[in-house]
Amino acid sequence: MMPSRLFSAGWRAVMEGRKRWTLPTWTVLAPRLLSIGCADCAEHQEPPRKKLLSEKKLKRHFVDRRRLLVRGGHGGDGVSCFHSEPRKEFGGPDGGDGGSGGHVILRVDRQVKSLLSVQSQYQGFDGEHGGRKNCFGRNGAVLYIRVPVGTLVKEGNTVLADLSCPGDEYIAALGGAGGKGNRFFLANDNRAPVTCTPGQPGQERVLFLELKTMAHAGLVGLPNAGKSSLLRAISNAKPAVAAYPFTTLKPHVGIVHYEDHQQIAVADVPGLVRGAHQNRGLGLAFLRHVERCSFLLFVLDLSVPEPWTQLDDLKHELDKYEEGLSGRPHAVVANKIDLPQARANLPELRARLGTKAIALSAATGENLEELLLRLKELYDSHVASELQRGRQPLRW
Ligand SMILES: Nc1nc2c(ncn2[C@@H]2O[C@H](COP(=O)(O)OP(=O)(O)OP(=O)(O)O)[C@@H](O)[C@H]2O)c(=O)[nH]1
Ligand SMILES: [Mg+2]
Repeated sequence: MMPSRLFSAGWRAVMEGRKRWTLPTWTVLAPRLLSIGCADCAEHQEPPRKKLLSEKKLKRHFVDRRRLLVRGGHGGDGVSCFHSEPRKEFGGPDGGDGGSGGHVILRVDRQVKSLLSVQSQYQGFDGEHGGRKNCFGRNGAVLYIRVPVGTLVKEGNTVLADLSCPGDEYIAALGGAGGKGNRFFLANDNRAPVTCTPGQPGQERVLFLELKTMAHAGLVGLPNAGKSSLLRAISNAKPAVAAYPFTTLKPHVGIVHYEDHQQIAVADVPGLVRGAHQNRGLGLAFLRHVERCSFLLFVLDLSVPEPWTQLDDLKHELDKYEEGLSGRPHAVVANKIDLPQARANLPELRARLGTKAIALSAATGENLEELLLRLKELYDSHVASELQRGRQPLRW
């Protein structure tokens, strides 16, 4: 029996799906009629066609790695000067110390979704120089670089930090120490020191940032299988949907809300092609994101001939990338059941994969509840196993 709380979550998703996909006829027809009128006026205007991107260009669009040069702020210089005022001509040394340079810190921010906003160089704020009358220079402010959840920080091949929780911080470069003013060198045997020291330069490092999407579930499928459409149907995320391969170039995370306030994060990642483990298509870039998902949803396009071969291809690629990756808890989703070819393929798919394959339509919202229920089951068993291992499960 389906618990009522889940049913209502599923129902809401179905209704949302319907709202999007079955618009009232007039709203569809009106713009069409208009566009026919315009087409008559401009006969020779070809509709703009989206060009297919080459593999090389695809990789350029996808920013999940960054090389970063970070320099901490320079420390301010200490000052050498002597106090002097009427009737107190030799008031002693009063040169203040310089302020410390500011650190450069990586901080996880939930609002940031990719490394696109991270620049290639950062220079921390310098500390102020010391002043007369024992005035110390102000310390340089801390410079925060906002990075998404799931960022790995590497130096060479060594992993320095795994920033996996919102608010996590890592000091990328320390600011330089401020110099000392001559007041600092005052001693019994030296009442008038002239020595002062300059501020130290900040630390300079070359770091590599690598983003591994952190979500509970990962949607894995060939290009055009309908992963983004599915994410749109079950969550409020709005990844682009189009009838050409590699519409999705970077991961999107959608949150599925359940009535008991549980939230499951589902990641839509770029389509996988044969040879992905050898870096074909979006290849390794894509697989890195799948690696971190606790459980997987294999999305098959049921409308193409022999859809069951897709599952073998997907599992093969995952296992080539990391042994046992396809063995993670998973569900098989057979999408596009609204199409006649898909309905014809369903009995054979069921015969080969068993009844566990969830046949649904992301476009019409048909049978989404079954997926939502399965998703919740996978999530519950993930939480239970994490707690058993004494680890806190990932929360969104
Ligand atoms: N008839 C039908 N079409 C669907 C369904 N789901 C998706 N589509 C269509 O399939 C095409 C591809 O959908 P996407 O959601 O962009 O597929 P994707 O798997 O995200 O593709 P990539 O991002 O390129 O990997 C679009 O034209 C969708 O309208 C469905 O359930 N039924
Ligand atoms: Mg997509």
